[in-house]
Amino acid sequence: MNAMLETRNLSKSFGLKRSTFARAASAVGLAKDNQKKVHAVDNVSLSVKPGEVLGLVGESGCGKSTFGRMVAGILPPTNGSITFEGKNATRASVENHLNVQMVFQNPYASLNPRLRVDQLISEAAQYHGILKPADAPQFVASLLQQVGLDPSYANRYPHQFSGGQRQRIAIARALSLNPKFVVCDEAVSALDVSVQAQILNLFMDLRESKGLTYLFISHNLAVVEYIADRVAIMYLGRIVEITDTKTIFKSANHPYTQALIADAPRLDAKVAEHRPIQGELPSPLNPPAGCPFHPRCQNATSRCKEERPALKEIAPMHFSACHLND
Ligand SMILES: Nc1ncnc2c1ncn2[C@@H]1O[C@H](COP(=O)(O)OP(=O)(O)OP(=O)(O)O)[C@@H](O)[C@H]1O
Repeated sequence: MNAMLETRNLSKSFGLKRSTFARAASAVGLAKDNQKKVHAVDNVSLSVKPGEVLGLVGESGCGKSTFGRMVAGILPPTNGSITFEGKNATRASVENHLNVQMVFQNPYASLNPRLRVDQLISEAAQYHGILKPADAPQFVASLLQQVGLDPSYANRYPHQFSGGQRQRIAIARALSLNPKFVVCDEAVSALDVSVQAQILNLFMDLRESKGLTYLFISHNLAVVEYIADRVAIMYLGRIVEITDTKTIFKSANHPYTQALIADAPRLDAKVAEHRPIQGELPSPLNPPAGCPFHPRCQNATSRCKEERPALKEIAPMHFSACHLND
């Protein structure tokens, strides 16, 4: 099946201000004029099929949000391309904005506290001319119902709602532009566990009823195991493993994926099975040579220290970037 969304060698680097760079450079032992860029996302090529949920997982700072923002057209890429339904979507355009919407982690920060719920949900659609002011009350009531909220809440302000309810309002706002693709960036991470399950179920219901496709960014493996069809594992801006969710959790190939899974707390596991991941994420200002995971990998060889492994197909539709497979 043709991809709905495809990225080719998508990259984003951030230049640092001189003073910021000087502090960061001395912290990681770099000469001041050696390297002045953070390669937050580095040559990521992947595709998402219509109706699919692709999970994007990795430790904090590995580049997940930067990738999601580029896909949603909020952040321009430094290099590479984005294709949406076969059309070039690398540069932000109104069409791409309508097709791809984003739901953020913190519904306390993402909703303007001075606007009422009806204004929050209807302003973008009115701005884009897809909603007439006279139709707004009915439009808002319908969206509130679709996200499991009482239409009578339309006149209230964000502070009058719980975290889960606010995230439902943020989802209604994203749906107001009738997107085909939704980027969820840690969309349940700030919520209580019981509320997380309700919001995840709402995402799944909306996938069915509206035929939505998702990029689901999360550092929480349990969440991704529940919701995703396929999982991409990101490390220092690169995809190191990608395959279907069952295979990732049953037979992960990359040592980083294996370490993430061993590190993840599981309700059903014995305490002894929990093995915290060794070491810290290296600074993206000064990434290690060779395989970026080699300083934390117990099986690293001399080749891993020198040569960067490519993402290779190690079994049908199972890709991993690890020299140990050769
Ligand atoms: N605007 C920016 N300017 C400079 N550096 C940035 C900027 N945005 C992100 N970065 C850097 O890019 C790298 C990737 O950040 P990003 O937020 O994409 O990671 P993440 O995996 O989403 O982490 P988190 O879950 O903590 O947000 C980090 O080193 C971060 O400090």
